[in-house]
Amino acid sequence: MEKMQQIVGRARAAFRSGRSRPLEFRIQQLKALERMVQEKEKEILAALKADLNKCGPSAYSHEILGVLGELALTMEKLPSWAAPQPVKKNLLTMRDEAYIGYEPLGVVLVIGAWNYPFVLVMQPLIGAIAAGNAVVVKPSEVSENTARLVAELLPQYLDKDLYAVVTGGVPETTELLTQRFDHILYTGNTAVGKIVMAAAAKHLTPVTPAAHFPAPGPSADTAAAANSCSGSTASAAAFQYTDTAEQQPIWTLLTCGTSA
Ligand SMILES: NC(=O)C1=CN([C@@H]2O[C@H](COP(=O)(O)OP(=O)(O)OC[C@H]3O[C@@H](n4cnc5c(N)ncnc54)[C@H](O)[C@@H]3O)[C@@H](O)[C@H]2O)C=CC1
Ligand SMILES: CCCCCCCCCC(=O)O
Repeated sequence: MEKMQQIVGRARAAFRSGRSRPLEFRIQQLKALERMVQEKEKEILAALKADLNKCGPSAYSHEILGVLGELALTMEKLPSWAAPQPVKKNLLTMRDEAYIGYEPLGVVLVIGAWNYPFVLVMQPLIGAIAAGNAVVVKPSEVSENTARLVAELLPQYLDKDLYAVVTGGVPETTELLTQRFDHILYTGNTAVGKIVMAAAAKHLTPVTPAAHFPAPGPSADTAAAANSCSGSTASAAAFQYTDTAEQQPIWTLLTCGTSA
């Protein structure tokens, strides 16, 4: 308990220091992440091969290009995503400056799954960093080589206090879930999804599940909203995943952190 409390406490203290907020800092961390993927590509592919015998174009396109593409798009679009959006004034606000400003949530937990073990922790991490949050990453213990590599690499490239990695299995995840997070991004099966959501509910923490939940597919509204946010993750964030195995949309989510 102590250990997880310390890890999350350190991330929260780093978040409260305010250093994850400036746009320049976020882009600098994303650039470092890009450098990590480029410099450590061989190691990442070797870990995927060792864990899942994943190799060739499948490993490269999903796990390397998928992450580099997300990074490039996020770094390009972030200044416009994060900029305050002017809103129409009314009688009550006519003497004010009226706008929507995007604020980071705080400390975000990312729980990944074994089947796309690198991209499934990296894409949510990119979005959470872009939005100015501190992050605790929990890769899947089933793909243990990738998990170990993520734990080894992230502190070499990113701010160590703001972005932590926890490895281990059910006991560690269970312990981690006793802590309060400001948002949880979970990928995995439905049964564990319910455990994650129940633990999160104790702290009133919102959860974004990516699983084969009986979740609604993208409606015209959410798809339009996602497109308006350029279809990627950021403080105005949108994910749109398609199940590559089943070729059908799983879910579309739009989270716009807003404050007036
Ligand atoms: N919709 C999407 O975008 C995606 C959905 N998936 C779904 O996820 C499935 C793989 O998920 P899993 O087999 O669950 O992956 P998994 O066995 O890697 O578990 C996922 C995470 O849950 C944690 N966990 C496991 N048992 C737990 C417990 N009792 N309490 C707390 N945490 C626990 C693990 O530590 C791990 O980090 C795929 O078959 C697919 O159905 C996977 C990838 C993407
Ligand atoms: C280029 C991005 C690739 C993301 C791959 C995620 C695939 C999820 C498959 C699943 O639902 O189990």
